[in-house]
Amino acid sequence: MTKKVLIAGFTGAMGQKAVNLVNKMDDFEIVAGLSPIAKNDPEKYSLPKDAQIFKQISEIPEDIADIWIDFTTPTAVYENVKFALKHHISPVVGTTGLSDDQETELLALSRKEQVGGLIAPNFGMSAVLLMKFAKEAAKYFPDVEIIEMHHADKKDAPSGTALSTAKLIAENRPEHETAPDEVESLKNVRGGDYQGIKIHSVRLPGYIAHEQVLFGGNGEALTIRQDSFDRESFMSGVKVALEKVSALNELVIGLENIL
Ligand SMILES: NC(=O)C1=CN([C@@H]2O[C@H](COP(=O)(O)OP(=O)(O)OC[C@H]3O[C@@H](n4cnc5c(N)ncnc54)[C@H](OP(=O)(O)O)[C@@H]3O)[C@@H](O)[C@H]2O)C=CC1
Ligand SMILES: O=C(O)C1=N[C@H](C(=O)O)C[C@H](O)C1
Repeated sequence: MTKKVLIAGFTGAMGQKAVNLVNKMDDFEIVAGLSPIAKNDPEKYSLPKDAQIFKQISEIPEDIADIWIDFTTPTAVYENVKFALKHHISPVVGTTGLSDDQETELLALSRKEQVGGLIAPNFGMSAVLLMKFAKEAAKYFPDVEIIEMHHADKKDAPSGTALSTAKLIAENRPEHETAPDEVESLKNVRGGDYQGIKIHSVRLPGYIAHEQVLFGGNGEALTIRQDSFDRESFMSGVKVALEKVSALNELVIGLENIL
């Protein structure tokens, strides 16, 4: 049976990639889009001509869709996913910026409502592998810093991928001495700190999405790097998520957990 899809953030850089992907997939049909300033002109955004456009979630009818794709903003995503779960629409979420508490609440809601979904800070295979390799390397190299580099329009920092990488490293690295007190003669020059792991966020035109994890050891170093040169790189992960999400019975965090 054809799955009905709503795309939240369909006018954005990722939303438009998702529109093109779903338009090409058999058995999936875009029935609606959500975006606060979109014109009521589906074809302008490559949506099917009978797709409905909503400006806010309060306008959306209950049984509109089976799947909710979300590429919106850190400020909108929590309410969006809550709405989807409450209305038994399976969320496929790429939007970053959810806090740990928000993710925990959404997981509990998905269990209560018995609705599956996926939240993936990164749908790109190179980033999924980088996180896996970094987690493994952390067992042997506890001293580590992360540099993430993104386009200048990115609204959140650090990137969701960098934060997830830091969490995975923190889970796996052995106890070790933290660095001695440092003096910063320029405020914040040493970056953000997640459990002793420094994260540095770079925002520049020309970049898309890139991350380096630098491990330092005794007379040696290991650097793991991934680059997304084109947003198309995220679409194979979104496709897998669309194909698998209806079979999930709760919210899953991380693309690697459904591959
Ligand atoms: N998981 C992954 O693999 C990836 C995740 N991302 C994440 O996806 C998100 C979107 O990125 P990107 O497409 O570059 O951003 P854009 O700024 O290009 O797009 C944001 C979209 O969200 C819409 N929007 C803004 N406010 C709301 C709201 N309150 N409710 C619903 N929609 C809203 C905008 O609509 P309007 O134009 O009408 O304002 C626009 O369509 C970010 O969080 C980013 O980090 C990005 C790349 C890959
Ligand atoms: O905003 C982006 O562009 C991206 N956001 C995600 C993140 O915050 O990790 C994924 C990817 O890095 C692109």
